[in-house]
Amino acid sequence: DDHKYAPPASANAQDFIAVFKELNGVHPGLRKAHAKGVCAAGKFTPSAAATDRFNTALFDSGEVPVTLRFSMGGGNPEADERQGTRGVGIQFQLPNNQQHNIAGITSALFSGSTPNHFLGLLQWNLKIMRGEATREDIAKYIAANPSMQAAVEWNKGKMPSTEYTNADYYGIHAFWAAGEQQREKFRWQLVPTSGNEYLTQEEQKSLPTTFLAERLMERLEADGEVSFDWHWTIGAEEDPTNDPSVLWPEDRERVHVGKITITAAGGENCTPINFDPMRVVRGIQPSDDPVLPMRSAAYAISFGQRLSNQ
Ligand code: HEM
Repeated sequence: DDHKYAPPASANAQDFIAVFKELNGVHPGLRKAHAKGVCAAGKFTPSAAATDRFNTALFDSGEVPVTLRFSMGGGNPEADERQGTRGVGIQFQLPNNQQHNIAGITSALFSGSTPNHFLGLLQWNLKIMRGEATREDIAKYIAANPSMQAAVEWNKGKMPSTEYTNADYYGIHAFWAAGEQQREKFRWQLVPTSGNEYLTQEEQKSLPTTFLAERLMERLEADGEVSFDWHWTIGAEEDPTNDPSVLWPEDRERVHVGKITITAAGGENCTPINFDPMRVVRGIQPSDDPVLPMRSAAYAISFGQRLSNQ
């Protein structure tokens, strides 16, 4: 049984694309994960604290345009928005055609310390879909793999947000930023200026399965703009950079590095964008988190396929 509930011994980007397609069907031209979403546009304004402390092209140019895409986790283009994780990809359009990407979700933690853990979870879901396993197998799989439990605990009892712009988003992985003297490790979080708001159980029953894109348009129409504060949690010497399943201690320093303001939504501007989180500008470096290069490779395959209508 121990062996039965071990993560797969190997995991590569093709394995992920294959399992996404098996779980969700083949949808030519669409993203193989986060298939359902809405594009948006706005600006990023770095804070004085950010420009003073970090030496990076990300903060060197003052206010810059951003292209964003809000999405539903998973590869189902008809995903039910009354439940499930929301995601956001942001591309910072810096001078000289430089682009910096971030992509995060509404969970602070990844389901396991390696990509293999997550692939195993997807494969168990596939077996359930095919009638070859039950929910109980998933529970056993998680119980057999301690690094998967923190994400489950963190998400327990949390309701989904009422709007794409009413939720905290987390970058999950550690990155490095160049400082004046030395580099610093950080993990990022986007916090909506208007606060978090969650669906009630009543709303979860009464709402249609699609409402988030429409609510974003309505919000922009009513208020003109909607914004997030961008915070970086600075890691201490002993905080791991290679494990996205473990939170750093609560008391770590948090730097408000700027504000993201959204002013428009809709349209196809995000179609030609691959929000690969390893595409970073001078002064920012990906960490040794093993999930990051797996994401990069999987996004490249998905991007290539969807742009060639596969
Ligand atoms: C091994 C782990 C992962 C795999 C294999 C994976 C795979 C994918 C793929 C194939 C896409 C579609 C890319 C495209 O067609 O442009 C995607 C999109 C996305 N992923 Fe992941 N992902 C992983 C982990 C994560 C994590 C940890 C996060 C959050 C921190 C995340 C957030 C997102 C978001 C927000 C999008 C949508 C970006 C957009 O709107 O274009 N993913 N993922």
